[in-house]
Amino acid sequence: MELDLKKLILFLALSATIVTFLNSFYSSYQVQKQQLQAETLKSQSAYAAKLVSATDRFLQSAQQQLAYSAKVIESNFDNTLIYSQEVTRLRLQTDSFNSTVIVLANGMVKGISPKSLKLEGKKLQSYGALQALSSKEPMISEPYISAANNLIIFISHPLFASDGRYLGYVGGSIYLKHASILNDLLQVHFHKDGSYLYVVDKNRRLLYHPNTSRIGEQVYNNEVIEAVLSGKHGTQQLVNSQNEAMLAGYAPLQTAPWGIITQRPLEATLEPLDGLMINVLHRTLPIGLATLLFIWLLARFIAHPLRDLAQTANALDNPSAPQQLKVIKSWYFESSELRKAMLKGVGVFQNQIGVLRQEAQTDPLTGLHNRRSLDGILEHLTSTQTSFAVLAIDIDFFKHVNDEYGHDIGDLVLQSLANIILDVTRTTDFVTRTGGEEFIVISPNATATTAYLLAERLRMRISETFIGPVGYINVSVGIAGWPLKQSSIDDILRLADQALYKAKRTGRNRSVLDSQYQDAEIKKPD
Ligand SMILES: Nc1nc2c(ncn2[C@@H]2O[C@H](COP(=O)(O)OP(=O)(O)OP(=O)(O)O)[C@@H](O)[C@H]2O)c(=O)[nH]1
Repeated sequence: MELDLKKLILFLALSATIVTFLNSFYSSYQVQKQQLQAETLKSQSAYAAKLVSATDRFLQSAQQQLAYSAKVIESNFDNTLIYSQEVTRLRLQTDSFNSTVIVLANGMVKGISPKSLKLEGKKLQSYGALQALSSKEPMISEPYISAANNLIIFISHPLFASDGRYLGYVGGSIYLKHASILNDLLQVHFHKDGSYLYVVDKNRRLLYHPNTSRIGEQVYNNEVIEAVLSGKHGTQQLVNSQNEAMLAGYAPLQTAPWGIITQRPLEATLEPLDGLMINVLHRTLPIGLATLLFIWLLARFIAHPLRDLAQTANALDNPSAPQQLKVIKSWYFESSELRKAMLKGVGVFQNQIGVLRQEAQTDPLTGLHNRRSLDGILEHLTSTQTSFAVLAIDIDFFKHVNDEYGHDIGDLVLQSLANIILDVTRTTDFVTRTGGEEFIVISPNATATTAYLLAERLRMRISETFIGPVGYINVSVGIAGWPLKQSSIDDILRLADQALYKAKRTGRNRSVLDSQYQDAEIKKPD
């Protein structure tokens, strides 16, 4: 397949359009992706902050409830009935704790709810209980396994007598692996798309995780956990323990050395991207197709004048070439300049052809038609069935002229003779010099009479004309006519030659009509 301008323009425009389209499609994909990621990170961070604030509020309220209870117990410390009442009220009314307990300074349980735990009157040896006894301060324990074999955190408030004596503490436990207010608080935010949150304490131990079997597990080498435990809040993209890319937000608690991390899988975040990109495609495709159509039309429009110019350039010798060039719609600068240049060129070219054609058909010495031209004329006349007479004219004793005056003067005589013949004949007659000192005149539509009269008129004028320095010259003329029994061109020329030969033989300086070329009016001279 040969490339043409239209295809080239199409190819160029098409590749530019496709590259631009792919580029904008890719950029739009990247921008959307970044935006989705940034938005998710922002919302994860906001989630973490919100949960931190809710959990802080819960822990503060649990501590306040214990502080209030502590006051009630302190002021009624001698009334043993109050212990049982207060632990039950604390557990059932506040809903903050899974179990509540009052422990004396010697570690003995004085009241517990629910009673089913059966720890009344026993000494608590668990980590949280011992910590509460030794610190004598309001505290939130680290997670530990309780006496009833539950993973718990323990929140406690000390009891003091009015004289400042330490009496023990009141405390509540929150179960980490079972249903608890803390679980309820955090579970609300668990999403079906794979988003989840978890809570760690300062020992990197999981206090909350949607996968309850992991609660209590210590997690090391996790950048987000390290960041949140160092008191920072923020966002991060990371790969979790399941090798899943995650977008995380994190924030530390105020009330306890804990941190909350919320995270969403990157895959779930980018899920809407496919839909978005299909949307972009739907929106850009019609404009893209319209652009292509426009380019195709424009390519045709640009290529059209050049194609027409190229076609015309293939046949510049055609006489209609200038006309064809003029009607080509060269609507832009380059094509119009090209057309102008071609018009100029075709003029010069056709002139040149004309000159060459004329030269090829002209006798250089006299400017008359030559033998080649004679053949063309005779072909034209015979093909159009136009009758004509042939006058073969030959100078008498021309050799003497040449011998006596030289060849150049001889040439001058030939030129003068050509002028005389042109002067005597009509414009419709064809005057040719076929070679040497012989001339042939073709007279279309001539009868034998008119041809003979023309020959005589020519002969007379020539013999009367003084041609310096030679003086006077004579000619002999042989005349033949066509159509003559459908003779061929060669036959007619031969008959004219024979008539000329006869004129020479019979004394020269005369016109002789071919014996077969006669018409009614002519009286053949003797
Ligand atoms: N100057 C000149 N002479 C030419 C040219 N062509 C032919 N001739 C001469 O014309 C002469 C023709 O001579 P011939 O054919 O013998 O005839 P003629 O002397 O004219 O005698 P007849 O025709 O028998 O009357 C020769 O001398 C040629 O050299 C030409 O182009 N220029």
